[in-house]
Amino acid sequence: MLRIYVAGHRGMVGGAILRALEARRDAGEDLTLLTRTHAELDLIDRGQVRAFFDRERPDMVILAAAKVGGIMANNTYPAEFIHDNLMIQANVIHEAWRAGVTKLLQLGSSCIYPRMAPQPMAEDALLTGTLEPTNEPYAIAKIAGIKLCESYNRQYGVDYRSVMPTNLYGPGDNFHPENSHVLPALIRRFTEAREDGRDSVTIWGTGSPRREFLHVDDMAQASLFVLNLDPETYARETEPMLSHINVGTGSDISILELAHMVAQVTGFEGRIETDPTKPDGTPRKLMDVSRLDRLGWRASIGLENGIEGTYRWFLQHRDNFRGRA
Ligand SMILES: NC(=O)C1=CN([C@@H]2O[C@H](COP(=O)(O)OP(=O)(O)OC[C@H]3O[C@@H](n4cnc5c(N)ncnc54)[C@H](OP(=O)(O)O)[C@@H]3O)[C@@H](O)[C@H]2O)C=CC1
Ligand SMILES: C[C@H]1O[C@H](OP(=O)(O)OP(=O)(O)OC[C@H]2O[C@@H](n3cnc4c(=O)[nH]c(N)nc43)[C@H](O)[C@@H]2O)[C@@H](O)[C@@H](O)C1=O
Repeated sequence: MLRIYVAGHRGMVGGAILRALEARRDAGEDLTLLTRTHAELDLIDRGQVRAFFDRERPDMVILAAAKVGGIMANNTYPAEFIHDNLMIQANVIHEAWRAGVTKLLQLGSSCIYPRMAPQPMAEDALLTGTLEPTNEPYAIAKIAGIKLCESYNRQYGVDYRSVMPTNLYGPGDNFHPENSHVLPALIRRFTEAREDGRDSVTIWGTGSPRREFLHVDDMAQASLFVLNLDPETYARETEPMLSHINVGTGSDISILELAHMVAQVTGFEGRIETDPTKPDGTPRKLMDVSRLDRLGWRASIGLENGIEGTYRWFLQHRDNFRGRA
């Protein structure tokens, strides 16, 4: 029997990973899934994290808990984005190692790469240039997460892996009007504009930045795929540092194109305006996914289908959102 701790299971990604693991357990895999809410276990508190690992002794850890938000949240709360993420990663990775966990998977983010990295961004673009200022503190914390795993692998011979997702979306997303990422923000704004009979919707920035969007259920499958790779294969692909693997779809669109897509899905027929006083962030973020592709994993949920499903989820759940920062 395998005891797996999913940290952050009430978040969008942790929730999708938990659903995928539950499906495997229900299909006959001998899994015990361990979870704790933020209120039950604050991962910033080393003592609580140590007590949890001492008591529960998981065999494997999936770290999907983090302080997460879109461009505005990152820009407004940089102290929390660097502090919370450094602490969560250091506490979970160190205490997992201390409790004898030999296998761990943590989630980073495409913002680890330099702002002007050559596109598509390959894994070896890490630490080759200056980061995007709107999310530098978060990106530094995420880079530290990769380096924590690399260091524990090198010094202690454990198998701690890192996946770097592109921008994610899907059921369980954060639809907060200011603090969310662009896709949930636009689903909410266009829906409310249609319902209120407004004739225009304003999107932030110039609309020209390009982003790549991956559905969270694809991300959950990719995470389990990477976790299950045999150690020799993972080491071969991530040598010489036993480092990280990009996860994405391999194609991107402009924010203005995305806005038109969301308008169509939500039935908004008015004008779309831009607000260049709001930050654009990185001009383009497209992942080089050839490493994962070579290993045999590809995204399967198309963007339009994914947005339609997320829109349906939004309509069903909009009354009980958390107003998260
Ligand atoms: N969403 C995206 O577009 C992307 C996400 N990622 C990465 O994926 C991972 C998951 O992100 P996502 O699911 O979107 O984020 P969410 O905000 O949806 O989920 C994060 C979860 O972590 C929990 N959490 C935060 N702080 C603590 C803490 N101190 N102790 C315990 N639990 C805590 C949150 O609980 P609570 O809400 O109660 O605070 C929440 O359940 C993160 O590492 C993120 O960086 C990477 C690229 C893109
Ligand atoms: C996943 C990733 O998420 C963050 O980076 P980001 O990619 O810039 O994320 P975003 O989704 O917030 O914005 C994407 C683009 O979209 C534009 N945009 C238009 N209108 C809205 C809007 O209404 N809300 C938001 N949030 N953006 C909007 C916005 O101006 C930008 O040009 C990082 O901080 C970092 O944490 C990280 O890793």
